[in-house]
Amino acid sequence: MKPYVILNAAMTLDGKIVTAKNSSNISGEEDLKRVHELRKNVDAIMVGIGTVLADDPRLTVHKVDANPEDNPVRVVVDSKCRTPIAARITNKDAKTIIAAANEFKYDFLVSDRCNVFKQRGVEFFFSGDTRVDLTALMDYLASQGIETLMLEGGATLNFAMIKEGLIDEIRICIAPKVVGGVNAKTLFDGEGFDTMDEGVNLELTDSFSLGKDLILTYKVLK
Ligand SMILES: NC(=O)c1ccc[n+]([C@@H]2O[C@H](COP(=O)([O-])OP(=O)(O)OC[C@H]3O[C@@H](n4cnc5c(N)ncnc54)[C@H](O)[C@@H]3O)[C@@H](O)[C@H]2O)c1
Ligand SMILES: Nc1nc(=O)c(N)c(NC[C@H](O)[C@H](O)[C@H](O)COP(=O)(O)O)[nH]1
Repeated sequence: MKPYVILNAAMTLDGKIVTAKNSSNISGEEDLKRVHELRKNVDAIMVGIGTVLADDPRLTVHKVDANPEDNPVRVVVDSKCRTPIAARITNKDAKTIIAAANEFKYDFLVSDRCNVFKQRGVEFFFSGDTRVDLTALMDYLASQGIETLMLEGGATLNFAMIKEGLIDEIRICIAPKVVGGVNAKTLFDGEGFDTMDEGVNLELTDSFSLGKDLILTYKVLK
């Protein structure tokens, strides 16, 4: 059992989702509104710990009209429980689940940091030995009533999710900009596939201009 997973991201024409110096204002205003409408319409939103550490995102609906109950459940894939106490995703604006790996479970559960998170109502899910088992996580989220999940990056988690066959749909904003840089993260990093034959095939289902940006929607072929 798993939620329907939509990967949403913004990239430059050269496929970069952030520069090597961590500059990432890519989407135009219209696209950010589209993203927040999507946030409003899903049950959960998930990011990797790399994104939390780089951006300190809120992962709430705050760029379009919304009520507090419109906020999706926030999920952080954080094997080693590195989420900082000050991270905005641990505030009370929405429910938050930190998904971590079993190796770090016992040290974390007795830590002061864990107590602070618990007082804020943050929940934990442990799976995998040293790295979160993403399939087990999807199964758990589905068991919690999460039917739709928006994956909002970053580069490492995106690749792990698509490699595991867990992404159903991809919505990409392509900004009319080029930044280059061998160290700038792309839409899918990770270890990559060795051959084109192993690559994941997609079917383009929609494309339209939005302000200066281009939006492409793909179905992931399984
Ligand atoms: N432009 C966009 O749409 C967009 C969206 C989100 C993030 N970003 C950018 O992406 C960057 C972060 O990307 P990133 O690749 O460094 O980090 P990430 O957010 O992809 O998090 C990766 C981390 O998740 C953890 N993890 C736990 N279990 C895992 C598993 N099974 N598979 C893979 N990872 C697992 C690991 O610690 C790993 O290092 C930030 O700079 C952020 O600004 C851009
Ligand atoms: N769609 C999109 N366009 C961008 O230009 C960009 N940089 C992101 N990046 C997504 C990433 O997850 C950010 O961390 C959150 O968008 C932070 O913002 P919030 O406080 O959660 O609204 N996403």
